[in-house]
Amino acid sequence: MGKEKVAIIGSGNWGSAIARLAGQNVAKHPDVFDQRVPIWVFEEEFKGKKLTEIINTTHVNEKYLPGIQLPENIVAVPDLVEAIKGATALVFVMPHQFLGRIIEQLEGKIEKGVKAVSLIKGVDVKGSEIHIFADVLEEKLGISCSALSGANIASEVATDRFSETTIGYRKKEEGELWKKLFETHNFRVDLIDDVAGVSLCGALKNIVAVAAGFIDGLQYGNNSKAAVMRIGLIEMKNFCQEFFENVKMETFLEESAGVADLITSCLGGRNRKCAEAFVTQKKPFDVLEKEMLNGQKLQGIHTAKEVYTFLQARNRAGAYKLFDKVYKISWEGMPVEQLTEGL
Ligand SMILES: NC(=O)C1=CN([C@@H]2O[C@H](COP(=O)(O)OP(=O)(O)OC[C@H]3O[C@@H](n4cnc5c(N)ncnc54)[C@H](O)[C@@H]3O)[C@@H](O)[C@H]2O)C=CC1
Ligand SMILES: O=C(CO)COP(=O)(O)O
Repeated sequence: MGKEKVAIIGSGNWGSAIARLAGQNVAKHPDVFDQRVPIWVFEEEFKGKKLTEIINTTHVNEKYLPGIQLPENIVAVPDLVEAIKGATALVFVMPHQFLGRIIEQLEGKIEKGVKAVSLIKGVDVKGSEIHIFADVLEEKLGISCSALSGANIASEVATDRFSETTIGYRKKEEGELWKKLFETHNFRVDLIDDVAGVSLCGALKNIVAVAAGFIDGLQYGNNSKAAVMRIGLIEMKNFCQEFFENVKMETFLEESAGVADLITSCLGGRNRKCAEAFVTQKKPFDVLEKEMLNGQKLQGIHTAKEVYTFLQARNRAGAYKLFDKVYKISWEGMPVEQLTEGL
């Protein structure tokens, strides 16, 4: 069998941090992986230069992960189809709102037998239908897709601070391959046969992190924040059990993708940070995203809207009070003080 040719699709804050680990690990396993790892970069100008040129000359993604050196085998490519040419192992890692356009460009261009892993935290909602992105990628591109998610704030992983993550696989050997690509001494990977649970935990915790940020903005303190996290975890679990089959409870309670990611996101994530500012600065989220994140993207407010739309379509919004409140405060002008009423 030939070597695995990895391509990374997405080069934001997390995309760049994970590319660093992948670049290091392909060098550690030259028998398994081809040494060149293309990374597709949504081309833009940064400080008067093309971002791909900056990455390929300085080996730093100066816009999305400044100060972190990427291995030289990570090669920035602005053309998506060019970036995935000949690849056998695709890593999807971009804000979920952009995946639809990317899939459209890739349809019909991926060869049989290619495998993928989705690091995207979000869900795909069309009216009363909901899908995880690993399933969307499998169906639209005809590839087998695993999911990686965990308590993984990118800047901490990028500086090699001890972290864990979870890979949900369908085929064990594919889980093992992704583990080889990502695991390091300080980035521990656990494998579980639960692609849906891993994906859904990553998506839904972002809604809870927005609620945690509201609590911080209101200065309600730690008991309130812990309560929101607990209620959020229960809604996450109930949602998965109501709308998806065979999600494993151990993913929620024992895996990094579950309760650990919920905690780190409610303490230190971007959704939390912007939600706090939403309360204290009284500005809309799109303004705060631009002012505070330098091009990085919020996921939680969009997931709240998508989940709300889905629950409305199924006549179930009232059953998920925290998710419902996050949507209404973020998008419909509900006063944030009403967050905890009726929970
Ligand atoms: N940043 C983090 O700490 C972590 C993020 N994640 C998840 O990973 C996924 C990717 O997040 P990040 O890499 O942090 O992205 P990011 O939040 O840094 O977003 C910026 C990226 O979006 C791209 N972009 C902007 N406009 C675009 C467009 N019109 N079309 C396509 N791409 C466009 C930019 O080129 C850049 O690569 C998300 O689902 C996120 O929830 C998961 C774990 C940690
Ligand atoms: O998913 C994350 C940590 O695991 C990052 O969360 P934020 O997008 O809120 O920063």
